[in-house]
Amino acid sequence: MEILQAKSVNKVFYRPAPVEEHSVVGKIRGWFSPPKQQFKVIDDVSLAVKKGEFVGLLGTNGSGKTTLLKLLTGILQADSGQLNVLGHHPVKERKAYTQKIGAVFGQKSLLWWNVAIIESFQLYAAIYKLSRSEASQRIEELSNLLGLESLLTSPPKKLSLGQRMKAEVAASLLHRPELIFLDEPTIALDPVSRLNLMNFLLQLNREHGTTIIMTSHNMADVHHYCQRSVIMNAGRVIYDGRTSELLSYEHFKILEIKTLSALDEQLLAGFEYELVEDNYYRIKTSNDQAKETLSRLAFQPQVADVSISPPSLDHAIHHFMTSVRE
Ligand SMILES: Nc1ncnc2c1ncn2[C@@H]1O[C@H](COP(=O)(O)OP(=O)(O)OP(=O)(O)O)[C@@H](O)[C@H]1O
Repeated sequence: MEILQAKSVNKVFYRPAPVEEHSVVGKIRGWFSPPKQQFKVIDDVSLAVKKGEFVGLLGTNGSGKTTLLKLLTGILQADSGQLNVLGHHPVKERKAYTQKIGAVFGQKSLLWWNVAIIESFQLYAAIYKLSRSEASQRIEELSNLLGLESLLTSPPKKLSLGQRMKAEVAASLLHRPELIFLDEPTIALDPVSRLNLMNFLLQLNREHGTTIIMTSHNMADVHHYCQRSVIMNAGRVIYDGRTSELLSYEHFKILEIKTLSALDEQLLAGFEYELVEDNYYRIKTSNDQAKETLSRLAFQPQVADVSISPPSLDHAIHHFMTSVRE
């Protein structure tokens, strides 16, 4: 069942135009009313998301990911196109709509800066009309899962960026939304907190069928958690499909070999390889040649360990974006 439909959505922003005026009067006029030029930040974007999907929204800096999330959450209004999310227009039916979604934007905090986190949580619980017992049960549950117990009495201004991000996530989930939008949720988190948060989101997705749409530059997270990837470039969607499919755009594999002593130079001749450290080789081999490379190198007597893997998602996306631009 599709719960999100966006059809031919467009959004224009304005940016300062280069000043071409050379006369003094013209320059002064330019200071008071600087010339602007418009650019399409979201360009004819169509997207359909089914209940229970875990979608990664990817793309280079400035490609329009955050803006698209703002349109989908109703923070911004599209200039044209149609949007229907959970049966609502995100802007026109904002009140009913926000009861059903959760949203985390790094730059736009849900929490009050000087107020203890627990009080912000209680306020949100009241806005979402949770009963007292529901509220304390959910605050406790989320605090346990995200490791927030010792931070509840601190205001955001006294927390680190990563701690604040976890509190933001908890605040956005208090009302158990069916759909969550997250803008780079793991950007400030240490590796342990990152994995905890991602596993927590996966648990929500798998066990409660919560639909998740997340922007990220962390390709390891996207590879591991998002079955579907949507890649944006200059405001347009240039890829929408299975994340694993993206890997097939790269036609090579990585063979890693650890040895007890150095491999014979002659054996490695003709291969594109890197000596990661003593007795640790990383060899790039085309998909067609992978079997042959493996049989030639892996069965040498000094070989201690061998692994073969696809290229990283970073490589695959780089390859995909380069081929699209060419
Ligand atoms: N309020 C605004 N007014 C004018 N331009 C804006 C505004 N907000 C964003 N932009 C511009 O719109 C473009 C897209 O920005 P957006 O934040 O959506 O990109 P992004 O893909 O999320 O980037 P990043 O990965 O760096 O977070 C950028 O060129 C940005 O400078």
